[in-house]
Amino acid sequence: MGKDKFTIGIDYGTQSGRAVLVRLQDGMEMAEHVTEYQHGVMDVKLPHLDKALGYEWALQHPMDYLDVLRQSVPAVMQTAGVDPTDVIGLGIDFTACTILPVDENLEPLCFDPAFRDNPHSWVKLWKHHAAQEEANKLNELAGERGEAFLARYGGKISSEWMIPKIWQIVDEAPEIYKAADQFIEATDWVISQLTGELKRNSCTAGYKAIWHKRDGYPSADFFGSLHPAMRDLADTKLRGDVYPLGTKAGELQAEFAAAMNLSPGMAIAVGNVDAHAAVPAMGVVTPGKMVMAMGTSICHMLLGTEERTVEGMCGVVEDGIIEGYYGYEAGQSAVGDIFGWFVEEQVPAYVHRQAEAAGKNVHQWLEERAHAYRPGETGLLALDWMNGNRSVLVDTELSGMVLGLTLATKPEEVYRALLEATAFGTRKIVDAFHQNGVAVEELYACGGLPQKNKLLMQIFADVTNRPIYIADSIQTPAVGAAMFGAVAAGAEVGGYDSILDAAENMARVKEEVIQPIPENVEIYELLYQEYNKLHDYFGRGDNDVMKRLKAIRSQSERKLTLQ
Ligand SMILES: Nc1ncnc2c1ncn2[C@@H]1O[C@H](COP(=O)(O)OP(=O)(O)O)[C@@H](O)[C@H]1O
Ligand SMILES: O=C(CO)[C@@H](O)[C@@H](O)COP(=O)(O)O
Repeated sequence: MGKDKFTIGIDYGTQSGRAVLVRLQDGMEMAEHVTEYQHGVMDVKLPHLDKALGYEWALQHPMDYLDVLRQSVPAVMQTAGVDPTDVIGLGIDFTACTILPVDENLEPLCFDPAFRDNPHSWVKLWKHHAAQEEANKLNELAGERGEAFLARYGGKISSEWMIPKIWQIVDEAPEIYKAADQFIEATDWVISQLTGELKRNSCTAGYKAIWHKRDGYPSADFFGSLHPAMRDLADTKLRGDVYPLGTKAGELQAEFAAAMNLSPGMAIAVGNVDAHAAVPAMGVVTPGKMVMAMGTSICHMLLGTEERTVEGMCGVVEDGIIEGYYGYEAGQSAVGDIFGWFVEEQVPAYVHRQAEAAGKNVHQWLEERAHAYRPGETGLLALDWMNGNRSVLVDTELSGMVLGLTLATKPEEVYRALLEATAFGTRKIVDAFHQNGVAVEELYACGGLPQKNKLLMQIFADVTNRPIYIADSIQTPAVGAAMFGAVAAGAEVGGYDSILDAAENMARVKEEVIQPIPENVEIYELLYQEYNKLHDYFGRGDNDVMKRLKAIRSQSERKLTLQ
């Protein structure tokens, strides 16, 4: 048997970057290291300037991304003690849509003293929501013009995505728009720094920049209808070919090889997105298996063989997750955050005391007690829209609800109803795909929640009536990125020729599978029908009370500030 070979994956999150060194033969994680971003999320001011950023702004510093390369990669190399010549590939995944303007030499405009005082020259993070006005106008215009691309994004382009963000720059800082040679995703920028050339990836282009494998970007006519300056956007500032995931972006340049303790010339994969990289890391490379990245929110990913229109999906992109398939994405905008809100804001002091005395955190204490109830026994039913509805209804104006409260209701009962509500929300998404010809037979869960709450996972299996496989790694996206690094290297040097081969050898899920319990499935079917009625009643216009309440609240807020 030959010498072990390795690959590196880096997961760029919102606050930090995490590197893992993975063994190619079996996907074993040999070492991991986290580098917190020195500048974190810049949502108040720029580092060097005491001037407030606007409402809903969220920027980042490109240098923080390079620090992850310089700190975390040598750290994993040192911990694992492997020979640099045995590391054959590197891949990364990133939050998205996280973009920056660069000059002809791929230097961020924010590094240029002429532009650095202008916040629009910096990286706009995925959760920069200050381009909402542009997103609304874009959706309206695209609707009026009957643009075919809208259907591929469930009928709405998000303010988080590339085109609204660029349009905000055109509106508010035309000099930055003019000076930018290109706008690129941060994931593509980091790869360009490693290889010396820019290669855009199909995942961010497809999901975040309205690019289509066959049709390309929207027409010049459409871009021109947004703003005359944007007419030639696709051919100029978004120019260049788009490459499928797993493509070799290039070879590692000497400067970074030295800084990272790796061999120059090593294969580097094109960039990727965090949630999407997790799919092959769980061994999912064929249709029928829905991957859920479960944490504060849930991102649902699914493969199909045809491009279908599914109500409220975030997007469908050919080659967007696994080459050769249509990748579908959907999501719930709050899940763990709902449980976190309940624990922090709604639980009486005696629960905190008893949990502490039992040596448990409040989630664990509530889970244990909630577990004692049978489905339906609480008499409660909740709607999981505490942060709006991201998929199926796509409406941020909706809000949460708990029905069936009595004077005897216990905190653990409400906790259970909230767990169930998030499972009903996922069931709605599963049904939307399954009933529209994109089959969902099994669920795969990664992220923090599956490790933290067993009851939640059982409820998800019972409500969806599907088995759930759980990731065997807490760094699932980074492992996926490492797998794409192995594909970029290729089998000739000890990597893999396709992501299918890499997944077969490197992907890992836990042995224990969570199976639906038939008697629970039966009761949850009844409860889901009730959830569905509430969902449509409050979500599809029968009763817009949630929106009216929000309107009344903002009127009252205004009166209060005027007094
Ligand atoms: N035992 C638990 N059961 C359910 N939810 C939990 C539990 N512990 C923490 N949470 C919630 O999980 C979320 C964090 O999940 P995690 O996957 O670690 O985060 P992220 O989405 O930021 O990667 C928080 O919203 C928190 O409220
Ligand atoms: O939007 C996507 C993926 O499509 C994410 O990158 C973005 O929501 C950030 O997710 P995380 O908070 O890093 O889990």
